Amino acid sequence: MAFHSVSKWYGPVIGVNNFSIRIGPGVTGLLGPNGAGKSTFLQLATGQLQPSQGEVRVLGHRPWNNAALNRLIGLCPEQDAFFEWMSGREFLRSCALMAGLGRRGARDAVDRVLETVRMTEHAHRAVRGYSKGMRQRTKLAQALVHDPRVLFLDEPLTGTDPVARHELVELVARLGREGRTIVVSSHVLQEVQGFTRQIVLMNRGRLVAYGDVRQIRDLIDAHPHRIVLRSPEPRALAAKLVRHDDVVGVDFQRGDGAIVVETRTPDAFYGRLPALALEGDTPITEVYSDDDNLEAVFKYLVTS
Ligand SMILES: Nc1ncnc2c1ncn2[C@@H]1O[C@H](COP(=O)(O)OP(=O)(O)OP(=O)(O)O)[C@@H](O)[C@H]1O
Repeated sequence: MAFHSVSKWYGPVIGVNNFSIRIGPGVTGLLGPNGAGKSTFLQLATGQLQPSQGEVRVLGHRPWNNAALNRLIGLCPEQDAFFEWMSGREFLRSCALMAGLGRRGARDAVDRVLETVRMTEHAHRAVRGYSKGMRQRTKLAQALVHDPRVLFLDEPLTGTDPVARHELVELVARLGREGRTIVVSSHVLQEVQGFTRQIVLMNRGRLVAYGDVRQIRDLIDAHPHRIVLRSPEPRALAAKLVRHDDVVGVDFQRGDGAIVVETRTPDAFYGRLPALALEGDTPITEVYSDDDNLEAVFKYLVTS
């Protein structure tokens, strides 16, 4: 798919700002904090919105007002939009018929996709009684039932338990290996990393970075990582921490017994912590990364 200098305004608000990108087969993660423009991007790519400026192409066609293209693309939206009274099977069958499959084709496709998302045994039950994870899998099934070549998944892991999460990640990775073009949106870096190494970072409607997750991490690694530790003996702990070269700063200013440590190699830093915690005179009661979230990544990328 290709976006050529695409902008989309909602009145005075800009959703996507002069956005250009080409995305090929395989899985690509679309990352950005709330309001970055991910949903606008997906709506433009799936023909639900018309660009204010520029051109969107998917499989060579303009998606806006293009019913024929809808048969080649699948969308798993963030919100639920089921016919709640239908069974999972009836719902998927209607989706398959609307996508243009004949009666027999629809039946076979529904059987197949129910197996794919492991919902066969629940397919006779009304959707209204489904758990969050079951809804999520049924939503994915409706995006897949017509065997699309391009697939858009908006925050697909929301509300799923670890087992369902693992299965969904495996399934999407497999679909990507089969040669489909898949875009998965999320605001959680770790979540997207499970799906793919190829990511697009958005912020305020603009493209911030595009490429292999390692390259993007390298950009981030130019900044020391900030790790917060809490201890009843903060100064004694700090004295031990600064012995190592990777630690480039310790800050006591948070009060509340917590110290903020800046390290250039977080892996090495975390590796040393268990032994340190066992030494007895410097107990550690809490550890967390102040940096391990997308907001921080964006802060670095946007301001650097
Ligand atoms: N229908 C609309 N009317 C007015 N403004 C909108 C509309 N839809 C989106 N916006 C604005 O466009 C910008 C981009 O929003 P968008 O929903 O595309 O971001 P997002 O990355 O999907 O965020 P989220 O993760 O919160 O869903 C935001 O400033 C948002 O407030």
